[in-house]
Amino acid sequence: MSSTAVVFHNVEKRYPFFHLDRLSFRLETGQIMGLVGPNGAGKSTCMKLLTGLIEADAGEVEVLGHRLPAGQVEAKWQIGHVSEDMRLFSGATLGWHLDFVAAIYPGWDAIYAQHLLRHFGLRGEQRVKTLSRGEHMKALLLLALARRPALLVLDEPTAGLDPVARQEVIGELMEVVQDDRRSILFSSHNTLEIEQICDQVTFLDRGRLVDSRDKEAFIERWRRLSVSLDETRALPDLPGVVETQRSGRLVQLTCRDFQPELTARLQALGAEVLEIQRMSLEEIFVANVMAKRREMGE
Ligand SMILES: Nc1ncnc2c1ncn2[C@@H]1O[C@H](COP(=O)(O)OP(=O)(O)OP(=O)(O)O)[C@@H](O)[C@H]1O
Repeated sequence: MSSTAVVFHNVEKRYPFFHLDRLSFRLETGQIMGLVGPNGAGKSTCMKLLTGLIEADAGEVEVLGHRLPAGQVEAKWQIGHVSEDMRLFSGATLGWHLDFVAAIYPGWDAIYAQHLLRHFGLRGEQRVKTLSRGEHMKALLLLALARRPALLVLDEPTAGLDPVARQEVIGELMEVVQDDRRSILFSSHNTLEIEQICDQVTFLDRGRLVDSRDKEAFIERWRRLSVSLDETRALPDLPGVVETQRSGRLVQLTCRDFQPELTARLQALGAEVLEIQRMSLEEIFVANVMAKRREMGE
């Protein structure tokens, strides 16, 4: 088995108003990766590329050791893909869907399916067209999870779920990766959720990679410093600092690659360092995207 679940290498996809620009990242087996980006960043496009729904214009997409598109049939058997726009047969019951999917996929786990049915508060006898939006999403997740796929590709799986249901789903996903042969690629606009469950995080913006690394590495590298400095004194460009905001004597510095030496450097410039704070993943995401846009002159 490949030790890497997903490899994107210089992947490009063009639409009339969008360009996925030489995107490269890797998802290691046994890990949960959060894909985070503003609307239209290209998250769903990435997911469609690696589930074989669309083909790259250039670059390499490898999933579970299979190069796409040549190996997409083998890869697809081992991928569970869920996205909000997927539809079930509205007139059929959920139980009918369970039987239908069980008949196709040899890895179907009927005991686990029954557990999920109870856990998600769903009923096999209920017709799909009568499910609420959140119940529909839980049904899609159930059908994907009970196949026990090696790779789950979940496009905003918690959108539309209430906070309790969201925690139930997150709990199930964390269970999935207890088996270290399984991996999850997960997109969400909820960075708290990403912070809670993901091992790796990839930030996208306008079809470009902003950053991709271990969640802990993001949290370790980024800091926000509050500094007091005489208003007449200027600050030079400082290593790792991506944003400076001044308001009177108070200066706030956002730092991408914080090194303790920065404190001594600021003191030598006459500044008093008042506070050094860790940043939430949401703050890191916003600062990272804005810094990248500035670097690109946008
Ligand atoms: N089939 C298509 N034809 C033309 N443009 C497309 C097509 N599919 C996607 N796009 C464009 O590609 C861009 C990226 O879309 P994508 O759905 O990947 O974004 P996303 O990051 O998932 O966004 P959101 O968070 O809003 O769901 C968008 O600007 C979208 O309009």
